[in-house]
Amino acid sequence: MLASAAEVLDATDNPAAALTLTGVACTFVSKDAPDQRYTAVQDVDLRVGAGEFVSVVGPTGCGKSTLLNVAAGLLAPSLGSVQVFGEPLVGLNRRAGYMFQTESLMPWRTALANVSAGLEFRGTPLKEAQALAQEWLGRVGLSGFGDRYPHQMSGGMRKRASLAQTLVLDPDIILMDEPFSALDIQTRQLMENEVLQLWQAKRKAVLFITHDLDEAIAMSDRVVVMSAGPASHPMGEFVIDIARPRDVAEIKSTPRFRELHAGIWDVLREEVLKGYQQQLQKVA
Ligand SMILES: Nc1ncnc2c1ncn2[C@@H]1O[C@H](COP(=O)(O)OP(=O)(O)OP(=O)(O)O)[C@@H](O)[C@H]1O
Repeated sequence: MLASAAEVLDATDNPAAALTLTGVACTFVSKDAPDQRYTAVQDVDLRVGAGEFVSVVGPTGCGKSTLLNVAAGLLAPSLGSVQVFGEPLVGLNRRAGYMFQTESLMPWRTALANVSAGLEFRGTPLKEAQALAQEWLGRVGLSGFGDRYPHQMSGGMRKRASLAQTLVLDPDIILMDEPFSALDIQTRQLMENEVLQLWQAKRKAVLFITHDLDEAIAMSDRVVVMSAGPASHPMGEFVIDIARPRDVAEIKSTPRFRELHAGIWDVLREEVLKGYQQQLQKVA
C-alpha cells in the first residue's frame, strides 16, 4: 500500500525515529578533474522508526550504498542532515552496526575471535567478550564452529558469523547493504528467515539495501523506492502490511505479496530501465 502523505508526515514527526535523513544530497567531485561533479542523491528524506525494518530498493547505481554510508557516518552529506535518535550525527554512527556485501571476517581470527573482536576493541574483558561471542555463535547456528577460521567455513557460515559479529555489539540500528547477495538461493532464504527471527526478538531499527524486490517485501515493514540517478531520491514508499512472523519463502506465493510486488514494480520498472541505460552509456 502506498503510504499516504499523512502517514509519512506523521512518521517524520514521530520522536521515536531511530534514523532521520533530511534533505540529503551527496555530490562527488572527480579527483582528476575537480570541475567534474556527480550528484548521486539529492533531496532525500528518509526515516527509520525505532524497531522498524525499512528496505531501500532502486536501480543499479542510484545511490543506495551512498545513503547507507551517510547513515553509518562514513560519508558526510554535501547537503542536508542526519539525526540518530533525535541527535545530529557527527562522525561515525556509534549506535549502528553494519553488515556489508563484502566479507567482514578477519582471516587470521577464528569464528569466535571474530565475533568477540568488536567487544574486545571496546574494552570488554576477554572472558566476558568470549562468553558473549559464544552465545551469539549459538544464536546463529554456529555453536560447534567457534574454532574454525573463515577459510574453513562455507559462504553461508561466514555470513552467519558476520551477523553474529554485528549483533553481538547490540546496536540500536542495523545497517545492511545487500548482505546475502553472494549466497545461493536456499542459504539466502535460511539467512533471511534467521535475520527476521533475531530482529523479531530484539526489534532494532534496520535499514536494508537490496536489489531484490522479493527480499525487500518479504523482510520489511516499509519499502522505499529510489529513482534512477543522477540526483536520485525516494519516489515511492510502500507499507508492507503482511502479518509477522513471516517465512520469506512461503509468503511469496500469497496474493497480498503478489499484489504488493506488482504495485511496487510498477513504480520501479521504469527507473530500472533508466538506470540500465545510464550504465550502458557510462560503459560506451
Ligand atoms: N566516492 C565516490 N566518488 C565518485 N562517485 C561515487 C563515489 N561513490 C559512489 N559514486 C557514484 O555514485 C553513484 C551511486 O553509487 P552507489 O554505490 O551508492 O549506488 P548503488 O545504488 O548502491 O549501486 P548498486 O546498486 O550498483 O550497488 C554511482 O554512479 C557511483 O559511481
